Amino acid sequence: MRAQPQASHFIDGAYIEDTSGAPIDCIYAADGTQIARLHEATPALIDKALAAAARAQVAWAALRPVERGRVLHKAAEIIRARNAELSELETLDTGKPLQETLVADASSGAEALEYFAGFAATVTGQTVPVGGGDFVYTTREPLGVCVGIGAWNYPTQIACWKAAPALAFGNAMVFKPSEVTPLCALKVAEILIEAGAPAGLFNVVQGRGAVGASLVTDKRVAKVSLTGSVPTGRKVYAAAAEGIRHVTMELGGKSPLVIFDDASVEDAVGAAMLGNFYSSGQICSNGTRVFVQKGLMPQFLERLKARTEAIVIGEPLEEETQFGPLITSEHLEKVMGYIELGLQEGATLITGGARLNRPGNYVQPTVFAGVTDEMTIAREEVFGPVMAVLEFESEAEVIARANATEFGLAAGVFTADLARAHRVAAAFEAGTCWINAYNLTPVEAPFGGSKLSGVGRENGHAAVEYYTQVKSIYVGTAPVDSPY
Ligand SMILES: NC(=O)C1=CN([C@@H]2O[C@H](COP(=O)(O)OP(=O)(O)OC[C@H]3O[C@@H](n4cnc5c(N)ncnc54)[C@H](O)[C@@H]3O)[C@@H](O)[C@H]2O)C=CC1
Repeated sequence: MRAQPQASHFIDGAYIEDTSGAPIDCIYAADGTQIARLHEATPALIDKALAAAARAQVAWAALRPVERGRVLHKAAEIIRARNAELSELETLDTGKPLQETLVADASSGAEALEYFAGFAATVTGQTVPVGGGDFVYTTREPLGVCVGIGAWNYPTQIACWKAAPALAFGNAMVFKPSEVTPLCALKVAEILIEAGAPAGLFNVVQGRGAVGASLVTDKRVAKVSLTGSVPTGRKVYAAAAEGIRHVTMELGGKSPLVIFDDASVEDAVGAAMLGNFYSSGQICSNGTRVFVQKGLMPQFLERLKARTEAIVIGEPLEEETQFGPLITSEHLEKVMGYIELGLQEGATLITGGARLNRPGNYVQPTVFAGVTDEMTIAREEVFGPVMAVLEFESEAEVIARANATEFGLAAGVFTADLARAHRVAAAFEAGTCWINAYNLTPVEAPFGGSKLSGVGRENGHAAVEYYTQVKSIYVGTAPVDSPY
């Protein structure tokens, strides 16, 4: 099989197999062929991974931060040198076009490793005067063993966005990739070892939800970082709470993209397409509710339709392909169900809406106009290439409507009026906002959601809050004044 790894898991510095675990068949989304067979981790393998992580973490945390940073830097270099091969694997794992994976996946993982490699040595504490010559100093300590659980849309990036800060700040990690994209995280583990990370520091175990659940409740685990849907987030957050574990929850969204009539039409159309069709729409922060001001609507839809119909759909490994299949046939059915609901509930289909007559899980990039706030496609996360265009008249109206959702992952605004842009961005109830841009997530900037979209932030300076804990040390300098 064309993408069969050496073994299913990477534990304590080496690939390891146990075929008694339930099989996980990897299917190439573009043609339905099987490309690998892996197996779920057995309880013994899960235990082995956690034990290895717990052991490795102690020595790793004792290193100088610059030494830890050096390993992460080296891993980033290796990833960059192997970008072509890793991108091809990401395409096989996910079905995303090579055009995307070459620039957005392994390279984004490398950036996270570079960023946190440099960050590691800058983490310091505070000295707090408390009077009488006494003082308190604080240190930032690692949490210990962290568990990372990934979604399927960005398997390399998610593994790196979790591993890089965890490891930089002195933690170890056991990572469970999504069962539908299990291949790429194994490469991250392999590369970290090649870069000089100690055995056991970053382990990958495969499995479905039950494997994830057993990791979350293990006594050795101090923190859980999940990227996934809101229903899974609820379960994982609750399970982590049992053991009062730290969490980061990167969950779903239904983000608004607000376009005022003074915006550049080409930029706004480009952003709306980027925020709905990149990765075939399978991006958590997508701006799937596109609010367009009334005066601009005809021009916006005309350009949107023309540019959407020019998208090159095809075999993801081919150079010119811009748009590939959805991840699984089940997910395709789910997305087709939403398109059907859009039609039934009275939205106007501007373009797309149909499957492609070829093997693989392909659906056309789809645009609905005339969408109202109550329609299902305006309320629920489709996680596919289905754009809902809604009309608005005033700023106050659109802010209220944009925020009328239980999600709060991201939001965007396009306008030439910068005062308005900042006003609207301030009013958005969302963790990540863009002004005259969309879906750019540089590692330097914190990323994450509010409301049901999550807790905690990945990337940027904020990440240190989620992979360390503060210790206060009081230093007494006077005789002890005890009432007894
Ligand atoms: N906010 C963010 O950064 C991102 C959020 N997402 C969200 O992820 C979702 C799509 O990804 P999916 O893989 O379908 O999500 P999912 O929620 O079905 O699965 C996510 C991961 O959780 C695991 N899991 C399932 N049940 C579990 C349990 N009880 N305990 C522990 N682990 C469990 C799965 O095996 C998988 O590895 C969308 O809702 C999307 O918005 C995706 C990418 C980024």
